Amino acid sequence: MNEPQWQQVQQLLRSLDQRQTLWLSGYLAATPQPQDSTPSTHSPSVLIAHGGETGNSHGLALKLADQARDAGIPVEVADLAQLRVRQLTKREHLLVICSTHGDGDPPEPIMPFHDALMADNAPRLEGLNFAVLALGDRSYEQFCVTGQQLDQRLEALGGKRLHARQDCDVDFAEPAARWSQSVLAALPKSDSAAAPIPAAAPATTTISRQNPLDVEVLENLRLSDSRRRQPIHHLELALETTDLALKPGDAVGILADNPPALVAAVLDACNLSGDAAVSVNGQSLPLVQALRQHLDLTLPSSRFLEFWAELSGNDALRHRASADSREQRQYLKQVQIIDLLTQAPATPEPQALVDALRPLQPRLYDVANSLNVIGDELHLTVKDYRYSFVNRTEQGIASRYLLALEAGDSVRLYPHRNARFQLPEQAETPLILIGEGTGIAPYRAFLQELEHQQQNRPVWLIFAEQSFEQDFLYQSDIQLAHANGALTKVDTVFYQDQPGRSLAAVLRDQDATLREWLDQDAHLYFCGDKARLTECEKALAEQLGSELWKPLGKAKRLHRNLY
Ligand SMILES: Cc1cc2nc3c(=O)[nH]c(=O)nc-3n(C[C@H](O)[C@H](O)[C@H](O)COP(=O)(O)O)c2cc1C
Repeated sequence: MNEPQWQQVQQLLRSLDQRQTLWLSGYLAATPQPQDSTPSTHSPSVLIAHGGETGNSHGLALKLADQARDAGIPVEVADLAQLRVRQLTKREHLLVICSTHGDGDPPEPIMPFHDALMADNAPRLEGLNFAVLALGDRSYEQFCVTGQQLDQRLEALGGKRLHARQDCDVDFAEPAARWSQSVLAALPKSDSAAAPIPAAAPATTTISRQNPLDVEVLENLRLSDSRRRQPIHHLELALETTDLALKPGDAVGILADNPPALVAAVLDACNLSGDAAVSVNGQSLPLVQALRQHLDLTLPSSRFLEFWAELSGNDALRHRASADSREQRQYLKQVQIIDLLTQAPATPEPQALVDALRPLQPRLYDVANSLNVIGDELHLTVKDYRYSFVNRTEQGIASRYLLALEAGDSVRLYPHRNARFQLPEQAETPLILIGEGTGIAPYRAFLQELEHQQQNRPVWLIFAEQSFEQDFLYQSDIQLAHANGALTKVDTVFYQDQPGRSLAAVLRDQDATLREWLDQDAHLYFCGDKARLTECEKALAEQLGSELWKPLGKAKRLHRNLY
């Protein structure tokens, strides 16, 4: 309003009594507002839609939105998990950022959107201009396929490609920034938006993967018996901020350091000094720190193979580097970075080495306590993860790092929301919690939260591990929760003590009870080892039959957290 109008309004308001003011506010609210002179059924703002599981797509979408607003382009950000395909018919501009998971599958949360878009009855999208940024990992056979499928389908439904699709490997920062820049340049600027549009909320100081929090280790306790080859530990970390907003079911991304011995071996094989100055993401730091904290020293990419083959001039490596991509992928599954470096020694420029390596990926760990109960600590359950690699045994980078931590050490982490692994809102809904090994972690957080809220909903825990004596993780917490009523029913399976017993067998033996719980709208949770729990889920689906099983998924009563 201009000044004279505002003065008139003030004058009018002063002349009204309370009843008249109330009437006026109702009148204004109910009066249809004049329409824009050029009515449009399409939303003028650009929709940035993201789909992923580990936060990369989401992070890039938020960054792109900030850049768009700075350029005066109105945008909205949406999660593909919540978007309906029909909503796209009302859009003119759509920017999709989406990753691929599983074995070339869409990220689990976006399955309904993906299915609807691929369905024969998907709506035509003639008025839509779109561009797709696909995230993936070249070490997978089905590289970036979900982004590719979305890109093709949007075009097949009549959409116009605003900009060519960009496929990104795990070092996506640079190609994503280039794609974002050229996509923004291709978008029409809003006439009314000569000035930058302020972001809805300042995103500057939030803790994120790019801006992690340093927390101190309070305790590192071994939960399983000392005879275990792959023991499980309980870590307690000091939390001095309440900004993390972690709910039971959420996780944290851990930025682990590479083992010092591996860093030393890489420096040694390259004949380089750790003091050499290099740059990572525009930040200058010593090479040793870049290798320790920022770069993946385990998995070689095909780019690294090509770089090393060229630099070393090694014929065998050159032959591998020029093989077709399938053969190359097979080969890269059988070697690690250090194997290439020692097999064909060479001395790279420090910065060239840094540029050829992939960024070290964070690892997600479920939080094992409720912050509403213990607000100044974060508890994690960590297994000493080992795997066979060709003819040797390797240790997981993150678990090795976490297990070696001592009280007083610090860890970099950021919060990760697991929107699909939360407690149901209705306080009476029964829960059936099925877990194996470290899969108990989020259930411990659930139980603490339920006790805290004094919710006495029925909760049935079915937990599997190797042996009762050596691996009954959090046994006292579970017994206590059972004794005080937070846990209604507990079943355990110890594979070594009861050969042939399985999680599925527990459910099969108690078929009638299970059906009773499901009749009362129980939600089912699966957490832990992917192979075992998928096996359990399959057996359960067979036991219940598709008539009972299928609606559970549709009603969002199945929650999975598998790894
Ligand atoms: C369990 C798992 C499976 C994956 N499978 C694939 C795959 O089949 N193809 C691919 O290109 N990338 C695959 N990726 C890599 C992800 O797409 C990549 O890490 C991406 O940056 C994740 O983005 P998001 O955090 O938005 O989900 C996989 C990652 C994980 C953790």
